[in-house]
Amino acid sequence: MFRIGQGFDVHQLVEGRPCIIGGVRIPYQYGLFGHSDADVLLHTVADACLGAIAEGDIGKHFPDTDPKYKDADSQVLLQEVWNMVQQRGYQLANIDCTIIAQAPKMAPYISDIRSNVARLLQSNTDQVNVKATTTETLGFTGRKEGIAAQVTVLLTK
Ligand SMILES: Nc1ccn([C@@H]2O[C@H](COP(=O)(O)O)[C@@H](O)[C@H]2O)c(=O)n1
Ligand SMILES: C[C@@]1(CO)OP(=O)(O)OP(=O)(O)OC[C@H]1O
Repeated sequence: MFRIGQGFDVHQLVEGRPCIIGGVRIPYQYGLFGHSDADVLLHTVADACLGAIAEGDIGKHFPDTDPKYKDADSQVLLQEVWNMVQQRGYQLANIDCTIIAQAPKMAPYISDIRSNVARLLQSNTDQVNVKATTTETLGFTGRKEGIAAQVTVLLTK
């Protein structure tokens, strides 16, 4: 039996915040703004997984009004989501992730992010793809006002 899920998330780029994407800290003069650590990629992975098991979204499970999640490590949030997936008897078939960012250049960090996503989903790296694209300077990502991510996940049992 297969279940498919998709996720999409956006976080604003601001001064004075770390830029954490896929659990990897990226050196950059701007960072991602949010209630948690604002890891746009891990939020999107979590949303895709929750979608696949028909469990809503991360805002439902980890409300941004709860002080418990202030500056929360999104790796921990994703691990909780992955526990829910496993409790339902599913494992990862594969996951495909796209980071939409004019900057920073993601290429040097893609391998570390891929390994980390595989680790968090207790899977192998050959089940995980991570890629990046600019929007050719167009729109809010093109103006470097924020970073978006898009994820499709396939679960199997
Ligand atoms: N933030 C980014 C965006 C893109 N890349 C890499 O550059 C390639 C070309 O980007 P286009 O938007 O022109 O398609 C892309 O395929 C990525 O490999 C990147 O490293 N960081
Ligand atoms: C992750 C949570 C946790 O409070 O906060 P944010 O970092 O603001 O992220 P967002 O994707 O806007 O919403 C989900 C929230 O639940």
